Amino acid sequence: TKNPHYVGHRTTMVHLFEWKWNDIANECEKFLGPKGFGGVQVSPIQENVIIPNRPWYERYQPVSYKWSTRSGNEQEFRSMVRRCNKAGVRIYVDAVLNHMTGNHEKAVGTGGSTADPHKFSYPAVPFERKHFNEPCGIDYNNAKTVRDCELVGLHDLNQRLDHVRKQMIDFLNKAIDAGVAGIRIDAAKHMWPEDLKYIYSKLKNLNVEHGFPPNSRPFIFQEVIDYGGESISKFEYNEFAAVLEFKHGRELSNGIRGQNPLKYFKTWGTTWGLLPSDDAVTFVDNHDTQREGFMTPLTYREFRLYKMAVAFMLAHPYGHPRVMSSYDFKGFEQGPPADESGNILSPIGAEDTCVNGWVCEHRWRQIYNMVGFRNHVGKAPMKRWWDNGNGQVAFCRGDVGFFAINTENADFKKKLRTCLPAGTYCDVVSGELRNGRCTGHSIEVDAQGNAQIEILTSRHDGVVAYHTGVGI
Ligand SMILES: O=C(/C=C/c1ccc(O)c(O)c1)N[C@@H](Cc1ccc(O)cc1)C(=O)NCCCOc1c(-c2ccc(O)c(O)c2)oc2cc(O)cc(O)c2c1=O
Ligand SMILES: [Ca+2]
Repeated sequence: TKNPHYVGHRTTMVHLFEWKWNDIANECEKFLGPKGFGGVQVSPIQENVIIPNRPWYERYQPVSYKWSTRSGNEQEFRSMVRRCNKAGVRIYVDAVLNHMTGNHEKAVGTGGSTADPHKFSYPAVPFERKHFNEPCGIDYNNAKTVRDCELVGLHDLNQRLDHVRKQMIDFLNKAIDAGVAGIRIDAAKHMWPEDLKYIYSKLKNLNVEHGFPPNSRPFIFQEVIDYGGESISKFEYNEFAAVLEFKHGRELSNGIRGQNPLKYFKTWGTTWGLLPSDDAVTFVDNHDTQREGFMTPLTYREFRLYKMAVAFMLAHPYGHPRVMSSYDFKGFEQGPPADESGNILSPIGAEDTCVNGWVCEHRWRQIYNMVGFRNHVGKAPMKRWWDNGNGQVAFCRGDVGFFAINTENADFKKKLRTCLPAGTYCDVVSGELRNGRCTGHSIEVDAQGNAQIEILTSRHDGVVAYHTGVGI
């Protein structure tokens, strides 16, 4: 099975996109640990090329495997991993192995390394011409070109060569020794499954000094952008490692928007052509899809519907969920909030609030309390799915959790079986249980387990969630 190695009953990771290592360490101790987040996906740690105007995607053009980026240096990275593991929060690095940079005159990296891309020369690794594939154009209907040609002109490494494999294996094993729990494999679709499988087989077990059980294998999740219809299938990759399920965010956004009635999500999972649950890392939006103009998923910009989508993802048992945490970008290319010298600004201000143009979705109560819901219900199975034949849906998680959602422009008012024991329960979306009382809505469950469920269209949030950890 695929195991993220979360501590205790934790279940969910957050992508702290473009955060600095020191800020992540603070967030692990101050917020993520206490709120029950399981882990953090960090931005690429390897040195990247500096592109004028610092677009976000410059971090996906490596110049070397040195741990030196605008997020911090090696010492800061090591310190963050130690502090986060101590806080019960795992770290997953984002590895860019498919390629190096595109053609830039006088390429200089964030760690000061130079390269000559026109000559395929990256002396700081070292890589040279013979380590790269012959430049050619990708035809997404031709699997060999997708793997062996250049993705948007980025110089394509040949992972069949021993020298190339060694650089990547050493790079990943150093991160494992530093205490990371796993790796996101960027652009995995553009690398051969057998080469990836070989590289993964040479990775060390996780470092027991960071609290991992002996013989723990790194949790690897691969970016294979597959909505169907291309020559490459995500099912070529999910046998030997987990895969990011891109259909999840697109289909769920359609459902929550009402373009596809939510009642159809009764069979949400493999019957929809999704990966097997244990092989799938799920999300609503990611750093790239939130910027796309075409079939854009729900994002922080449509915040009421977005919170409903994230809540559904976290309430439903399918997959290993990942929550996105963004900065408010104006243009597609815009990089992270930074000062005039290009230093990234810290997301958390003096009064422990989110500042400087960061969005911090993971700090929204509706989202972090649903992480708590998922942690509480654990593996309890989905049962007693109810829908009104359209966009109003409710279901239980075992006898420990109950979730309801209203995507219609009509009030949701219904007496339903909640599967919960008799008693009073606080809605974790509109508030929480504090000092013995509910700060938001609450329900009374009778001896038969029934309660009057209401989600009025005038309400701040279109979802409610109750579990046996917030009973009075
Ligand atoms: O929009 C972008 C960057 C997108 C991007 C970056 C990292 C990701 O993990 C990702 O999924 C997308 N980049 C802009 C600007 C750009 C950057 C570099 C370049 O040589 C040319 C242009 C862009 O317009 N890119 C073209 C469309 C997006 O095409 C890219 C894809 C991509 C898109 C759709 C697919 O089905 C697919 O298999 C791969 O993956 C990347 C991975 C990278 O590691 C670096 C990249 O530059 C890219 C990447 O350009
Ligand atoms: Ca490739």
